[in-house]
Amino acid sequence: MLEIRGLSKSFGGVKATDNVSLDFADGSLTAVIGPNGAGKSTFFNLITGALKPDSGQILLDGVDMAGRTPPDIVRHGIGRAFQVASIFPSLTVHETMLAAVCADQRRAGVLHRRFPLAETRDRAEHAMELLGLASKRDRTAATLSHGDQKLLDIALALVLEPKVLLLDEPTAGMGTEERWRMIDKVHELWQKQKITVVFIEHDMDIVFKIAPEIVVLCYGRILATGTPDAIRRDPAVIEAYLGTEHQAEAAL
Ligand SMILES: Nc1ncnc2c1ncn2[C@@H]1O[C@H](COP(=O)(O)OP(=O)(O)OP(=O)(O)O)[C@@H](O)[C@H]1O
Repeated sequence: MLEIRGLSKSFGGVKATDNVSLDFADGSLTAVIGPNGAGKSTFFNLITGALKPDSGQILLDGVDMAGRTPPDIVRHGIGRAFQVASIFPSLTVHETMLAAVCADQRRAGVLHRRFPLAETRDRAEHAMELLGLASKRDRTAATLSHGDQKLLDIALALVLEPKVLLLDEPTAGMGTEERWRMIDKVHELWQKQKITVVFIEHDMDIVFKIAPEIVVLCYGRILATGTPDAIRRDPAVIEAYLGTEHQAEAAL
């Protein structure tokens, strides 16, 4: 269980995260939404250790992650998809996956070997299968479509076997068709892996369709939390974010 308690972070006079407390149950799927500048990315950056909170706790199964380094937080089970495909463009999908598992095992104290262990290969294969990348294993990252590069980023996060997976706008920069393909994959991996998934998304069609739980941030604070139905009828959310009730209905 991921429990956020009184989390705050300011930049100068801007309260980007303002006393946020939230629970993410094991195996839940939650969308974080809110207007531009609401503090969505800052919230993720605090949880993953990219930013240190001014105050508050980030409890993963009761252990406080606040202020720890990103590698330490990953080791404890909070994973995040980074844009790795664009960092190693000349590695194939398969090589990229193996490199990630080997690096993880070295961190965990497993001796480096010239050839990957069976367990290493299995983890890489499983993640490629889950994200639909197995048939593209010999393609270099640079030759993949934008959508497949993003799926590779998620596969790399998955290979480290996180309890909680954070996805910051997984559909950013995609056309409608590619966006739905991506979000269907995210939904599928959530159902199959039974991990806790939290994602930031601007597309309300996607949010209302696939997220059983929604958190709305505004000016760094929680404006509302609840099911899609409760959120789209919440007067404060309609006023601050969704527009008129009619527009909110249309977003379903
Ligand atoms: N490193 C930083 N230095 C100064 N101010 C920052 C920094 N990061 C974020 N902010 C400010 O904190 C507030 C929240 O920003 P954040 O990027 O978290 O919002 P967001 O909801 O992710 O926005 P968007 O939807 O546009 O990505 C904004 O006012 C932003 O200008």
